[in-house]
Amino acid sequence: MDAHGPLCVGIDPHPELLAAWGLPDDATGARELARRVMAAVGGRVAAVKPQVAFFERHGSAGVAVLEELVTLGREAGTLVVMDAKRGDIGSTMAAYADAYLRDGAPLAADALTVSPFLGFGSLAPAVEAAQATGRGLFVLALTSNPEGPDVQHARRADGASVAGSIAAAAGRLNAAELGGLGPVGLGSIGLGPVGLESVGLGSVGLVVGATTGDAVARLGIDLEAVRGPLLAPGVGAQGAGATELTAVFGRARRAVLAASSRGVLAAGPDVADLRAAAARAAGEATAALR
Ligand SMILES: O=C(O)c1cc(=O)[nH]c(=O)n1[C@@H]1O[C@H](COP(=O)(O)O)[C@@H](O)[C@H]1O
Repeated sequence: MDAHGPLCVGIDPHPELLAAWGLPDDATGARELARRVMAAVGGRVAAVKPQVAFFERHGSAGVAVLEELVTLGREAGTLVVMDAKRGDIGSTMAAYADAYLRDGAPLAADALTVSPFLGFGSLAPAVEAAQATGRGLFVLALTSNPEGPDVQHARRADGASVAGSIAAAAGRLNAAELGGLGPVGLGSIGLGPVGLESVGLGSVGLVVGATTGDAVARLGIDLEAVRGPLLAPGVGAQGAGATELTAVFGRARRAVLAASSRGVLAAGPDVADLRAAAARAAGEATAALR
């Protein structure tokens, strides 16, 4: 994020996008799209994020493309966030952790999106695997879709919002991983939000959509206290831009990785055009968040 700007380019081979790029709606089309995106942005952006559904649509041949993408990311030195939004009972979560977070697993990327809606504690096997292997998680907290508030803004019996309790649980894990220096400590030694990266971020990040308006403030969620990276989808095609990024994240903005898929991919299929679109989006994210 420091080297390339806080942008994550989504790799989502939608059928419409494949058609617009003159590619077939099958695994060979998805492979060509993925290769072009990596040729355009590999080594030039902070991260890429394949959404697994767009590859699973094509069965085992599509999953093979995902495996290839992990390798391309590693070769380019670009972080790969596997957007699979996995979540299940603990014993099954352990199998997901084995699939996506184990050294040597064919689909193991640098980070995985996970869903805490079977209870945050059910994610424990993924948390352990991520911390043990130097990988990361992005836990859904406030998603970018309009249906999210139904569940995420709801209040628990103790009065805490669901999203707030997810953020607090992530914050506790990161505090245990990083040591005692909490956000108050950061301020008291003069680092403030600018110093987040110099003390590091923990392995447990959150997904907070750039389209979520004033929800963070209204629910009283302290995103700085999470001390993990904040993946912010919703930039571009879903309508959020620099203004929304700054407004949603405030003082926590330096921990934000802005994510855009269609907003960048619409510039394809030409590799130079894609590269220029990603550079533009990264510049906008930098201006909004730094
Ligand atoms: O976890 C995600 O990446 C995610 C979470 C969320 O709250 N909203 C959201 O849009 N996403 C994903 O981010 C991408 C957004 O795509 P665009 O709207 O084309 O930029 C899709 O792959 C979504 O599945």
